[in-house]
Amino acid sequence: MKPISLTRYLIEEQHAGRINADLRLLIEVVARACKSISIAIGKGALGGVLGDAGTGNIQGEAQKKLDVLSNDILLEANAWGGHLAGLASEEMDHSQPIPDAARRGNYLLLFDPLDGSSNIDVNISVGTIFSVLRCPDGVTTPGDEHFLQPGTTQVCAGYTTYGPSTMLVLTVGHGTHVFTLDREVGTFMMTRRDVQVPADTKEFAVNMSNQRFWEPPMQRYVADLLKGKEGPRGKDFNMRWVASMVADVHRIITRGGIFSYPLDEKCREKGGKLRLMYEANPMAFIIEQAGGAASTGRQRMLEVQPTGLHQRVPVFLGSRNEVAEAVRYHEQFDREG
Ligand SMILES: O=P(O)(O)OC[C@H]1O[C@](O)(COP(=O)(O)O)[C@@H](O)[C@@H]1O
Ligand SMILES: [Mg+2]
Ligand SMILES: [Mg+2]
Repeated sequence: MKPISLTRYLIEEQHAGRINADLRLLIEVVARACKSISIAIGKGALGGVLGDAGTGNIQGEAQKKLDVLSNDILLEANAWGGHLAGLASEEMDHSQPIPDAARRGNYLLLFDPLDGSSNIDVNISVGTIFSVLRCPDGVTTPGDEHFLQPGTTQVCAGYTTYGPSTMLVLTVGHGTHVFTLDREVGTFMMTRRDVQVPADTKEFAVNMSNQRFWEPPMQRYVADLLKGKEGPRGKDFNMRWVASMVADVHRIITRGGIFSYPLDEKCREKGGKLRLMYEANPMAFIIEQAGGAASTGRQRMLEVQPTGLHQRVPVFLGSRNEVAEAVRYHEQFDREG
């Protein structure tokens, strides 16, 4: 059967009453911007897009040229779309209301314009992550505080992975679906409907170089995974770490696994490494909609009440029984030490 396009899928969702025309058009605008980012990335060294921008963002991270370019592409595309009241990005200190009040819509968009920046210059997959919230009723000029809604209120979340092929993974709260960019035609085509993440797994993803900085429950959990068949888990585990969250999560969407970026001594003061609003929450929504689970280790990710636009959290997500195992180690530690 011929796959359907993203546009056709969104129209069907609108006809089924699951999204309105504004959200449909907003998603189309974001997808178009991601196509432009994909083209820029594809030019690589020939397009002069690799390397450092020579600037830093609010999080004290050095920006790559592609961090800045991807942010600009998403801003430019969305500022005039007419469906948003405001946007916020990893690369901007504060959120921005849409400049022209007459063109403001009812949604708020948050994004990590380029995820996995450290991988750009070595030609490894990177991505874009985004989350859509409703602008609270009666708010015409949203500020940072209006974005601070728990992940359960997201109306849409998605990510694009710029790898051997460019893929868009999307949820509007009715399953998680995968689209692949047909580069010649310039259209995202649905290549998997209603993805289901297997409940069990034998594969984990974590940056093992941080092992000695982890909290005791994480140390114990991973130590038991590494004991394999002879240990308490009774099976051998494999490990993968791309260091682009999108690529690691996409592997989990494809074949299951657990992804974790736990608390460690280096990031404890900040609350974690990954950002709640435009990394953890959209991924948690996508994974839950695919039958998986997402947690901070101590709380369902989507129920965390945000306190800051760039807030960081520990992350455990993927195959639901494995996430439950990781949470169990944290519960046991909090109870018994
Ligand atoms: O280099 P580390 O510590 O393994 O961290 C890798 C993690 O950092 C990130 O690159 C952070 O994202 P950004 O590139 O958007 O800052 C994640 O994609 C990835 O999972
Ligand atoms: Mg990121
Ligand atoms: Mg980024």
